[in-house]
Amino acid sequence: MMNTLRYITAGNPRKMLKPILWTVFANLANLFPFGCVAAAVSMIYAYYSAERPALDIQGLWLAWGGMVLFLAVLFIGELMAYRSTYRGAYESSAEGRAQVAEHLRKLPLGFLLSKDSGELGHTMMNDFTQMEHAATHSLPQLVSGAIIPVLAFGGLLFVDWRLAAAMLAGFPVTILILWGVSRLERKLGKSHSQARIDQANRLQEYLLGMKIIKAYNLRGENFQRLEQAFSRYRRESIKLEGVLGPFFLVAIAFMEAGLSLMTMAGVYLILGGEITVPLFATFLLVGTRVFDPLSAAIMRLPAFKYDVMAGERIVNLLKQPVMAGEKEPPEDHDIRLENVTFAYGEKTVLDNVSMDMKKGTLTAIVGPSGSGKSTLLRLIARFYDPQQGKVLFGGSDEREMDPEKLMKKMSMVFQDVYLFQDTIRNNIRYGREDATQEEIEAAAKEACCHEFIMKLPQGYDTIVGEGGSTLSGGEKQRISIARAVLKNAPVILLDEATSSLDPENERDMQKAISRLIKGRTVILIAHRLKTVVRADRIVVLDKGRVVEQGRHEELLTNGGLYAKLWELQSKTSGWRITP
Ligand SMILES: Nc1ncnc2c1ncn2[C@@H]1O[C@H](COP(=O)(O)OP(=O)(O)OP(=O)(O)O)[C@@H](O)[C@H]1O
Repeated sequence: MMNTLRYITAGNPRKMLKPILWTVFANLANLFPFGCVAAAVSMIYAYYSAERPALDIQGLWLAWGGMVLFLAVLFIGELMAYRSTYRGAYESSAEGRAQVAEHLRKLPLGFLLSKDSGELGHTMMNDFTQMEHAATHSLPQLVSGAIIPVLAFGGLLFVDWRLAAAMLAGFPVTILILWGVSRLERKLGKSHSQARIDQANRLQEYLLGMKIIKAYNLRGENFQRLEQAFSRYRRESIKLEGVLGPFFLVAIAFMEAGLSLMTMAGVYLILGGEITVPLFATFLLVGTRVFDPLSAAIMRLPAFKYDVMAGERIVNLLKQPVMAGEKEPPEDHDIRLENVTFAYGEKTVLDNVSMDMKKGTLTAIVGPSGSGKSTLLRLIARFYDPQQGKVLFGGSDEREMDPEKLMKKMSMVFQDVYLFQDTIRNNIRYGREDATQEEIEAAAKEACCHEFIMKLPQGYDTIVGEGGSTLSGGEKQRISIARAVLKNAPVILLDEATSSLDPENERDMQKAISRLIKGRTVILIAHRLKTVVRADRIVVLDKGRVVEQGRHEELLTNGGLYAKLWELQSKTSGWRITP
């Protein structure tokens, strides 16, 4: 029960306390006007059955006054319930979304990469929307649907226990059916939920892959997978409704059977002279008022359970452990890898790697494709922690450091530059949020992008497409260099572009990179001879192991893998070290 409440409020049940209390209050207030009607009926009945010589006018006025008063209280209660429910639901989901987004930022990249981005997007949007729905349409009604009958029946028991017992007669069967069906409900709900997430993933894949589909004139497989996901979702939806619906209808039928039983018992007791007609009328009125919200609440149960699963996914995401470490990184920034072993799942990608990167030097990492170069950079940036060994920053284990503070010490320029759908100015500003326009322009000039930016229709205010789709690869990479210049971190992690650029772009890029790395500690994945030749140290990786280390001339003399790669690459026109 507590878990359900925690899940359905994304771990923040207090937000829904007020709406629940107001809804219970409004539903209780809803019973009282009928009490007044019953009292008035009783007075009129007393007069007509000649129990009283005159109509109790004063009593009738009182009953009428009471009814107006309770209707006013009911109105206020409903208004407050409505307002607090919507406010509570939307506030808690807005806070929850921000909390999840913040949490995602702190999770190890490894966790994020293991998830489909569609799945996380589904949690951020659909799961929260479902919770809003549950909080506004189900939770307060369900809680009050459970509390009101207990209170009402408790009251009626004191009035006449036989009628109250008849009214409740079907309840045990109803509860038994609901309890019995809940496991089935969870099972069907889970596969329905999964089908819905799959559908979102396939749709995202289809849209992202559209360029390739068009470029290669593909029709089939991607669309087929999407179609299959659509039809699985349809099947699961029909199954969920079709299988569960009848159980709930039967549960409601048993509950409402109590009303007819009570009617029979009432007639019998009236005939026996044991109860009066007004008393019976009171039971009928209150009974129907209590059963209506309860039936509605039962019909909401499947959707509610489904919403609880959405909340559970959110809470589980929030439970994922963030990267530990609180220490401030030291001023010194020598970097050292000590016997580092790292695997993606089962696959070992770096095997007992040790290396030193001294402050102010340039280290080039070379090696065949798949040898683990990018992974090495990711470990230095603490996107992941190694399974064995240590990555030391300024002599301290990076595992003890706050990842965000560590990140302030490093700038990364990778090949797959992501630009946000925002102005060029803001995209550069990600390097340092408080940078002024002058500083942004100065960084852009350093990174050789000022000129091309000024040629764009709105200059720095030009909005780039999502992912930077409106700019060329070289332009995007220079913008990411401008970000790094602005960030002014002492360590630069750089993955040289492998894609060939036109000569002008190439020249600008080289100029931008040379300016960026000047006087800093640089670790770069080298694909070009120029950078390798002047590196202070070259580390050669092969199948996740360091097979050679040293300066260019030393390695050439050694005649090992580096010499082979060098010879191979020098012969080709490509000027590239990675084969
Ligand atoms: N996120 C990941 N999950 C699982 N395996 C991965 C992941 N990233 C990389 N790998 C695998 O780890 C190995 C090393 O990859 P890495 O990208 O570090 O190599 P690389 O030397 O940078 O290659 P390249 O020069 O082609 O970019 C490869 O076999 C790759 O398939």
